Amino acid sequence: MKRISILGSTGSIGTQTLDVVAMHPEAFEVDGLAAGSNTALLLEQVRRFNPRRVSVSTPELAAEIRSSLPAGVELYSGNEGLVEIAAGGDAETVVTALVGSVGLQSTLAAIEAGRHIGLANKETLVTAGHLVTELAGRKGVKLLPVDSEHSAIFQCLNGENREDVASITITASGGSFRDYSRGQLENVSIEDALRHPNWSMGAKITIDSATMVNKGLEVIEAHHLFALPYEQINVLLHPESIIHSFVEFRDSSVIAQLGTPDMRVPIQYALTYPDRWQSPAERLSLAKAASLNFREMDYVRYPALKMAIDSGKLGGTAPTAFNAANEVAVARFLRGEISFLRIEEIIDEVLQRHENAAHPNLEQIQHCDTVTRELAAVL
Ligand SMILES: NC(=O)C1=CN([C@@H]2O[C@H](COP(=O)(O)OP(=O)(O)OC[C@H]3O[C@@H](n4cnc5c(N)ncnc54)[C@H](OP(=O)(O)O)[C@@H]3O)[C@@H](O)[C@H]2O)C=CC1
Ligand SMILES: CC(=O)[C@@H](O)[C@H](O)COP(=O)(O)O
Ligand SMILES: [Mn+2]
Repeated sequence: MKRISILGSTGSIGTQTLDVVAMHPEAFEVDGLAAGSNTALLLEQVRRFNPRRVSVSTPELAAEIRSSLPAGVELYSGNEGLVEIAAGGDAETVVTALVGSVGLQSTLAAIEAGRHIGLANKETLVTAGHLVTELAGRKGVKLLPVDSEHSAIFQCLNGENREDVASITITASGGSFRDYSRGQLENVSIEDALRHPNWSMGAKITIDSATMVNKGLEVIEAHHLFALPYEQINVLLHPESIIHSFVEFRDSSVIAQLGTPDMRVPIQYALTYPDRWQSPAERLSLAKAASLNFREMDYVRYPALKMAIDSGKLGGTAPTAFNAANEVAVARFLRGEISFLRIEEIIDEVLQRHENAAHPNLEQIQHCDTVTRELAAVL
């Protein structure tokens, strides 16, 4: 039996991780589940998967659900609760399925405790990638990518020598507005932005996909996960999301990973690596797909992608500021406070004012995150 804990069990990745657990009840046991505020779903998950420990985002929510929990289940709350689910108990692997840099401290705590990480929460690597990878290396902890593109690259690199890699290419669907000109973006609605063409995901990443911020975050994520310089990381528009990413080697061979878009596949692979297990995902029929399309990335159409890559190249606290500005701007867009195009303007304004600190420690990163959020909230 493999014991796992999930940070963000009630979200899109969290629920699909539990789908994988439910498909292999003989192989997995759930040690801990951490949710935000969806206590109804958390209680349902508790009844079904019998975790020993759970957490919710506030003490008030914890007080509300205490009497509904089976005897013996330990209950925690807040950031301390996330850290407890991440580092307490006896899970072998912690799936980080929280959205945003709120997941940083608990991810570091899980690594410090020697837990392998099924890493979906890409913002933790963007905001503090050097700290996360350094600690994982020191503790001998595996960072197993859940993000579909990174899982693809991880699979393409299996058994290969890293010195033989010429470049990696991360594919991008183009998001909800891939066929819109910039002019057409002026009056788009929240509902339109939330309609991703290929994937059903949480709201924040769906907006990130529409602005192409998601691809920027993924480039930075790949830089840290695969220890590659930015010059060796490309982005290619691929509307079908069938080729999840690919690697070119120095002999000009290209290895790609393909499949129908279903996150249960990379989630399961992160949990079973290096083995592959049966999955209910729809089988890929290339004959049915008929054609696969590709377009060069247009950095003028998608300025946020360029800003992300530039901040990654700059390093220091620049990616932290990029990420925090984006998180606040997306939240404001989803509350109806700002327009879609204002998201990238806010990121730009934040980066213009950002005073970069090289080689930041955790305290500097947290400080940068806090002050950037304060600024992005009032721009
Ligand atoms: N969805 C997808 O297909 C993919 C997602 N990812 C990445 O995975 C991560 C998760 O994305 P996704 O599942 O879509 O996001 P969702 O918004 O669907 O889920 C987020 C989860 O985090 C919980 N949460 C949010 N804030 C807090 C908090 N302060 N304290 C405790 N829990 C909190 C939510 O709890 P609650 O709902 O109970 O409030 C929920 O369980 C993101 O980093 C995303 O970029 C990567 C590739 C694909
Ligand atoms: C499923 C997944 O990994 C997402 O990150 C996905 O990549 C989003 O699609 P975009 O290519 O539109 O950003
Ligand atoms: Mn992805």
